[in-house]
Amino acid sequence: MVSEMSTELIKRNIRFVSAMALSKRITRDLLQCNNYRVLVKRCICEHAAAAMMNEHHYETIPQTDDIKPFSDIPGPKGIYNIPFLGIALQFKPFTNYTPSDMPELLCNLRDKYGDIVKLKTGTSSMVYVFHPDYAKTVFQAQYKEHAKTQMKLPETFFKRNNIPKGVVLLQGEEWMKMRRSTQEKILRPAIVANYVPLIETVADDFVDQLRKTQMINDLHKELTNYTSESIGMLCFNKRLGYLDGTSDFDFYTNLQEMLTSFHQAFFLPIKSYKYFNTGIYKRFESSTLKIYRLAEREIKSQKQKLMKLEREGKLEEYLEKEPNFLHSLLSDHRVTDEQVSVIILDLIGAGIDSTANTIAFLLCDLAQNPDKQKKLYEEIKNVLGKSKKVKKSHLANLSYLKACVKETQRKRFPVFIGAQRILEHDLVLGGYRIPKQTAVAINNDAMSVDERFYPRPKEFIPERWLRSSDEDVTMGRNHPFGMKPFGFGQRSCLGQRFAENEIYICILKLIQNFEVLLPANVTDIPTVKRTFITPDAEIKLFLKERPEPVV
Ligand code: HEM
Repeated sequence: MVSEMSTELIKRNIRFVSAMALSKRITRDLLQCNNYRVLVKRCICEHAAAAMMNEHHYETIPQTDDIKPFSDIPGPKGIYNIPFLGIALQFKPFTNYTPSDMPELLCNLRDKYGDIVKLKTGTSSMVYVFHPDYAKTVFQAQYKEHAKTQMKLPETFFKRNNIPKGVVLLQGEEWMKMRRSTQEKILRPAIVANYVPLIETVADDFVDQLRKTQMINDLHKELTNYTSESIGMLCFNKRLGYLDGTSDFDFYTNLQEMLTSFHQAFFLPIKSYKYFNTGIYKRFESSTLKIYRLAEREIKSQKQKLMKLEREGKLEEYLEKEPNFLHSLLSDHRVTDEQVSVIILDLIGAGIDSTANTIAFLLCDLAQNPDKQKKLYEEIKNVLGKSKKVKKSHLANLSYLKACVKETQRKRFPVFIGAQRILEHDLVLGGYRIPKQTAVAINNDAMSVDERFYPRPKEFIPERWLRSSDEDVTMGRNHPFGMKPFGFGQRSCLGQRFAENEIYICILKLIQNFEVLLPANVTDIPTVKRTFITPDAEIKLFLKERPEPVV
């Protein structure tokens, strides 16, 4: 079919579809390409395969009158169902939305169609759910493959650079093997507790540094230094030099570049980077490769150190002193050395910006709500007293601190939209029959600020999470699946427990030592979505030393 089309006709079609659906940049890439015949062929093959995947073969659920068919799920109809073009029509220049505004677009669709919405996103339809009960059904469904949706940019990167995929991208048996060997080293509570002293040394240095300046100039950036150092301690048992400024690698810029290009690529209607070195792809590749090389370098140097200790007969003594994630990975026969590098890359990619954002937003919330900050300070004083060292028992008793973290994550849900699942069995959701292989997005981003589930959603009310509270706002506790910042189930966040400890320790050390204040003119904290929700501008924070600081 393609061979019969004249070159000009193909070009004209590209121009037409591009004008309708694509950005100028992709149009240019397509037109500059000498190999567009290959592109068109590949697109056609992929669309056919995707269309087959999307054909609905119902499996287990019997036909009954009270279960409505998949085709009845509300959502945009007509031209909005044309593959690729349909989703492109939802964005600029046809509307005011850019791909980054997807959460707002989805909230509008919810207001128009209800708590379950079907949207054509390429060749297939994606189901978006906006009710905690539906989220619960999807999270608790049965999965064996644990397949992921829409991660085409990193997939392309790994393939082109001949790097094996890590835990974030793998699925099925391969994923399960890698996940098991990683999670037993960082997700088990007893093991994660061993990392508390390591994180604490980083937090103490951070506080000492801030005591000198009495202010933070760029909250997000400085917290990224703290979280980079903490991940350095987890992955390499080594300080990377981000707090004292001795590092020669610009982690912050590279990480932001990697997350921004990943985010931008996520909703592109046509994934042209799969065929060409587009600008987005180049930015993703360059930043990710730099981080990957850094990980490889650090792993090599740690390996040499471990071997030297072994030769000198001092390895056991060294390993007894502190937990060593890298050593336990390297000595795990289920994981190859190449896989170790990619696991570390995953932890860096998923674990630095995410935690920095939660800490940054919580500090802003506390500064804007001095009564809550005072309550938190009182709790920290009562639980820790004059103790400088954080113990497991302290962390177990800081319930107001935990409520504050949860409330901040509710107000600004940390991850773009939320978790997604590809169903492996037919499911009834909201009275509709959803066939297996359908991708379902659990829209925690919208649910967590929906006043039907969380009254007074714009306010910072940590009390809503406390068992002892009997205020009307506590009804959110009845909807636990509306607020799952770390996801749920076997594919939930691998770093959840490490992240929580990192956040708790940083906040408790800061609030133990300083009262945090925003400049008087700051009333609003603008945010932007770059894979994770992030402050959209530099935020200054003043630190007023407590009368009895813990030094
Ligand atoms: C506030 C901080 C964090 C948040 C909100 C967060 C959130 C999430 C979410 C929502 C998922 C997907 C879960 C699902 O689909 O059910 C996820 C996956 C993941 N997270 Fe986190 N995360 C955070 C910190 C971290 C840290 C510190 C690390 C590493 C040390 C990490 C490593 C990972 C990895 C490797 C995955 C992929 C797991 C898999 O696919 O099996 N995360 N995270």
